[in-house]
This record gives sequence, structure tokens and C-alpha cells, in this order.
Amino acid sequence: MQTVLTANKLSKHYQMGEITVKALNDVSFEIYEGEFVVVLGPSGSGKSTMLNMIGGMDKASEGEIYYRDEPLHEATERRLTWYRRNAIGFVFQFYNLIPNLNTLENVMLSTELSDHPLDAKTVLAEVDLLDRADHFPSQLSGGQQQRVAIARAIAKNPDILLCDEPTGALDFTTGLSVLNLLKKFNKTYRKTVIIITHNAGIGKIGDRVFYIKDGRIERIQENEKPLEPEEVSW
Ligand SMILES: Nc1ncnc2c1ncn2[C@@H]1O[C@H](COP(=O)(O)OP(=O)(O)OP(=O)(O)O)[C@@H](O)[C@H]1O
Repeated sequence: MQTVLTANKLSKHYQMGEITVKALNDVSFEIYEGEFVVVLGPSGSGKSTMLNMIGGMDKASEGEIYYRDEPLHEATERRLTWYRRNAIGFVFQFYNLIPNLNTLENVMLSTELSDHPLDAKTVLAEVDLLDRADHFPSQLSGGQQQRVAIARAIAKNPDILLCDEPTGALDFTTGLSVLNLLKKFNKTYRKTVIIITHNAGIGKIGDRVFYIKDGRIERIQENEKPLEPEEVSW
């Protein structure tokens, strides 16, 4: 299996006066092509810090992180911009759609940034929102807005879909439909999906679960038979 991300003794420290906060502390892992990984941890455990490292939004204090063979810890800002635009599709808890652009335009905005995008309308059809192409975000439900956000992330045709609490603002049933979509993307395109969450129920659908606590990976659990979203509850 090809490795898409490798972290070696990755640390992020914040100096708060006399105190050093070790937000991420000597974390090592590999994430593979086509894998569905859930990073699970309580509030303050270091999830956002890890997301920022994986997403190329912040640099480590110590250690190494590679995207394939490329050392992100040594990358120039220009190269990190390329990485964020092309390699990673981001899905956040609060959809971050542009309010004065319609559904199709929101998706096309991201395809215009990427070197090798998918067709925006094809992707909208896949998230079952082609009939809402000319609706503005305010005319869509929360679940529909999250599906647009997922379409926007997928349309860039990234290697990795990085999702921060993607169901956090949604009711249970709508959350399930979003997880189904992420599973579908993972299976159809064989792309890596990483979900960062405090929701233990979501762990059951991952190929592997990274349990993080106090800035460390406490354990990694392999699910021999990952469940379908319909089979889990929270
Ligand atoms: N910019 C910062 N300056 C100082 N300390 C920080 C900073 N960012 C995060 N921390 C600290 O690092 C630790 C990990 O924070 P992080 O935001 O990564 O946790 P989290 O698991 O994402 O939490 P939550 O689920 O509540 O968002 C916490 O103790 C936090 O207070």
C-alpha cells in the first residue's frame, strides 16, 4: 500500500510565558492511499493541531511530516499553497460557503484553484444536488450546505479529504447522509479520507482509528470490518 502521509516524532509546542503547552507531542504515524482514518479525541487533546499539520496550515515545532516523498516540514510557503490547493480537500464543521455565490459557483471556485479538477456538475450530481445548482447557501438546509462543501472539496480532485467534525452541526440522520457521502467518495475514487472528531460512534466506520490524548497517539485501532454509517449510532 502506498503511503500518502508520514509523521515522524511530530511535535507542536506553544510557549505561554513560562509554560510550554505541548499541543502535539512526538506523534508518529503513516496514512495510506485509499484509507479511511478517524482521529478521535476529547476537547483539548490536540485534534485541531494535528489537522493544521496535516493540512499544511501550520508548521511543526519539531519532527517531520511528509506528503508522499515531500517533506512538508521544510516546504516553502509557495509549495504549501500548492499542497493545500491540490492535494487536500477540506470539509469543516461550519460549511464556509461563499454566501453570494450559488451552489455551482461555490463548487467551481475550488475547481478553478486546482490543477486537475473534476467536472463541477458531475460532482454536484454525485452529492445529489444538481437540482439546487442555482440556489444560494441561505436557500439550502444545513445538510445540503455540507453536501455542497463536500462537493467543493471533492471537485478539486484531491488525494486526501480532510474533515474537521463534518457532522458536528447536523442532526443524526443528516449526519449519517454526510458520512455516507464521505464513504462513497472513499470507495468510488479510492481516495484517503481523514475525519477528525470527538464523536466515538464515527470511529466504527473507519479502517483505522487514532485515539489521541494529551497531544499523543494513545493507540491505533484497526477495524477488521468497518461498519456502514447506518450501523452506528451516537
Ligand atoms: N495557539 C495556541 N496557543 C497556545 N495553546 C494552544 C494554541 N492552540 C492550541 N493550544 C493548546 O493545545 C492543546 C491542544 O489544542 P487543540 O485545539 O489542538 O485541541 P482539540 O482536540 O482540537 O480541542 P477541541 O476539540 O476543543 O477543538 C490545548 O491544550 C490548547 O489549549
